[in-house]
Amino acid sequence: MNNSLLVCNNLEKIYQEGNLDTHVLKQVSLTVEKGELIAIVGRSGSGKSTLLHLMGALDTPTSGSVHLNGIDIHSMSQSQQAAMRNQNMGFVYQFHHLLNEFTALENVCMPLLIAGMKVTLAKEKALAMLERVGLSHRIEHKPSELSGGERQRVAIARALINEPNIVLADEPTGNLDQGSADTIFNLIKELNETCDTAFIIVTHDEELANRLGRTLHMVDGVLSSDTATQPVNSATEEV
Ligand SMILES: Nc1ncnc2c1ncn2[C@@H]1O[C@H](COP(=O)(O)OP(=O)(O)OP(=O)(O)O)[C@@H](O)[C@H]1O
Repeated sequence: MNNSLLVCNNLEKIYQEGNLDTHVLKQVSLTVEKGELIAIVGRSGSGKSTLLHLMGALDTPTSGSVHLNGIDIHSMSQSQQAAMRNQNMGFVYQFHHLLNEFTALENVCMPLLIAGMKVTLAKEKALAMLERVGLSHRIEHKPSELSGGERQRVAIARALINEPNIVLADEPTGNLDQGSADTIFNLIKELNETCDTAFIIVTHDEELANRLGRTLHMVDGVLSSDTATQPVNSATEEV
């Protein structure tokens, strides 16, 4: 059985401004299998976020391709890409990107409503997901009324509400204390195990990277190593 979920083939990214070319990604090729937990590590400016953006069709490669479930995501129209992201992908960022004027519940409902689900059912599903991330008691709170760790848990609930095949996360624990980072990691692990969702996580957090199954190391736009890691035991600390 073919388990390939996402395939990057010879990805190149060159930013051009006037006469200045910045060669940010060089011949990056990799395959992500269903349900994998992958860390992307590397120094600041090595191209990690750019790679993540190309995988999510949030930016276009200069050359090369990204296939999700066998389909070239960069040859889709913008509306096809939006539908593909809504149905197959979840995104988590360091600074959560929640909608500040909406409550936690409304934020988590949003992808379902965009996908055309009825409000009552969307609320039911969002409530169940918020319960799963331990936030049943905060559903009416707006992002400004939540702690950093709670906001990240809402962001993860929102990323997972449509049961995506893959979650792309950029520094999901970047601005959190160790206890909150452990909670986020445990959540990722649990959801990975129960939903078979693949996670690709850009991180400077070595401990987080060591706990995932595979580490991609970026150096100056090149994928310099791709290693299987022996996951360290899950953290159990709760915040
Ligand atoms: N729009 C742009 N125009 C020109 N150069 C860019 C643009 N966006 C990113 N870059 C350059 O591309 C390089 C890679 O950026 P990227 O954000 O992918 O790095 P990163 O590894 O994620 O870094 P960090 O860990 O600091 O977030 C950087 O040198 C950056 O200056």
